[in-house]
Amino acid sequence: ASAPSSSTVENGEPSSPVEPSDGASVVDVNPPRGTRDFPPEDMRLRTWLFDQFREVSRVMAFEEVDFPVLESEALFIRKAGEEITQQLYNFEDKGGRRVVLRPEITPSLARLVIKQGKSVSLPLKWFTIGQCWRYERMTRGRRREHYQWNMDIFGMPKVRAESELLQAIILLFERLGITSSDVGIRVSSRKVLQAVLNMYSIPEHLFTEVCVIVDKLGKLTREEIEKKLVTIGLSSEAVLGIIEVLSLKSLPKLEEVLGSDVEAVADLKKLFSFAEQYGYADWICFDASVVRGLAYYTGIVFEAFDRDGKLRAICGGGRYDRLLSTFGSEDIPACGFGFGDAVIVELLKEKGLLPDLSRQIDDIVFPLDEELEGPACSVASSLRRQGRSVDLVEDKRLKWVFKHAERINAGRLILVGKSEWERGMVRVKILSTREEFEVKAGELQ
Ligand SMILES: CC(=O)Nc1cnc2ccccc2c1
Repeated sequence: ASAPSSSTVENGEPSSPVEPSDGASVVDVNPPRGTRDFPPEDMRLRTWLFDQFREVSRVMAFEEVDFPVLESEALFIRKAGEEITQQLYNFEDKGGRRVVLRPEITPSLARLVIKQGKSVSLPLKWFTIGQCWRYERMTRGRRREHYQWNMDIFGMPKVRAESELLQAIILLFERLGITSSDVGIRVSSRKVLQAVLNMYSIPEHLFTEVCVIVDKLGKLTREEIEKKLVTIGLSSEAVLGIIEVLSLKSLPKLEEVLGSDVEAVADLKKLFSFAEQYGYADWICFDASVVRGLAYYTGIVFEAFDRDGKLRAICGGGRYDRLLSTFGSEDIPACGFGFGDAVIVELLKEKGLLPDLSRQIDDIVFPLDEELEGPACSVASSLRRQGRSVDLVEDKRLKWVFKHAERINAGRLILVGKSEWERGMVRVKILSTREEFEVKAGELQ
């Protein structure tokens, strides 16, 4: 047998290929490290989840868009030290171009908005569900890909866009049977941090880096955060001031500290009043520690969390009013969120909310002997053309067919037998009631 290939070792799950008699070894049947296959049962769950994403996007009047998973690396080169840009799945293609498997979708959205330029009327509301990639070193057994539902609004300034996106997230949770006692959404604004940095006259250019560092609150210890902040040049009193304000969870308290004319306070008060009107106020709470880890957020930011505190953030997003100018274009105010396919499934499992998604087939058509295979094809074809899902089964014993019918939850078993066919009839068995009767083949529906 050939020595295990590097990919087998790379996989981290040394798969011993099956040894056929001639000694050749079969290809490693596992997918590349950190990636998943979707066999039928898993694919049914994924399709069900994505259908919920689509249904919410429809009622929110968003239009679907799509992009290549492959993008120019330049779209994601940012200097703020984000994890996502330090784990780019990047490479040089055969034309010598620097490309990536995209780690997120927002930059592609921005690229298309710029490309569409004047031909799009604002505000525009776009959504997509797409696979995103990251390349982590061997050390962590974490996934290298996941699917994300993205909803973004361009050209809607102020908190109206944020309040629309929050409704979308909450509609999704409600569709899945999740309640506001299972999940909450922490809401804050990066303008809170901006106000604090101003109070300590910290230069603007440090803003993004500070955000990326303080986003690690809860993941890194307080000392590590303080050390990183001091390293980029913040005074220890500024560091203490930042950490103190970021621990606030009451909007009135924030107003006391920052004053009422600070934009952050005005935005948040408006957002919470809209929330009352939408009827989802009990889902959201102010929490100044929310900054999110992406460099380009400029205003309101939010993330959904399980109130038991067992899981990572379920989804997150925020306002990014200055992203387009980083690509050399006119800025358009924008706001969006990403909703991954992994944590939500863990939450549904926790809450016993995974739906029963077994196969459902309308009819099995089965010729009772070989010479009736032709007629069975015509019966199956006429049912399929009426839109019924039909499994045409042949070369099997009747006993197997009954087991199969149970396995795939078939509604009916249509038996094509010689004597019936000669009278232009077929035998129909309703599998739930065991009822059995003959039907004219031409009138079967
Ligand atoms: C829980 C999970 O699968 N997270 C995940 C997996 N793959 C990614 C790939 C790119 C960016 C973020 C990612 C996040």
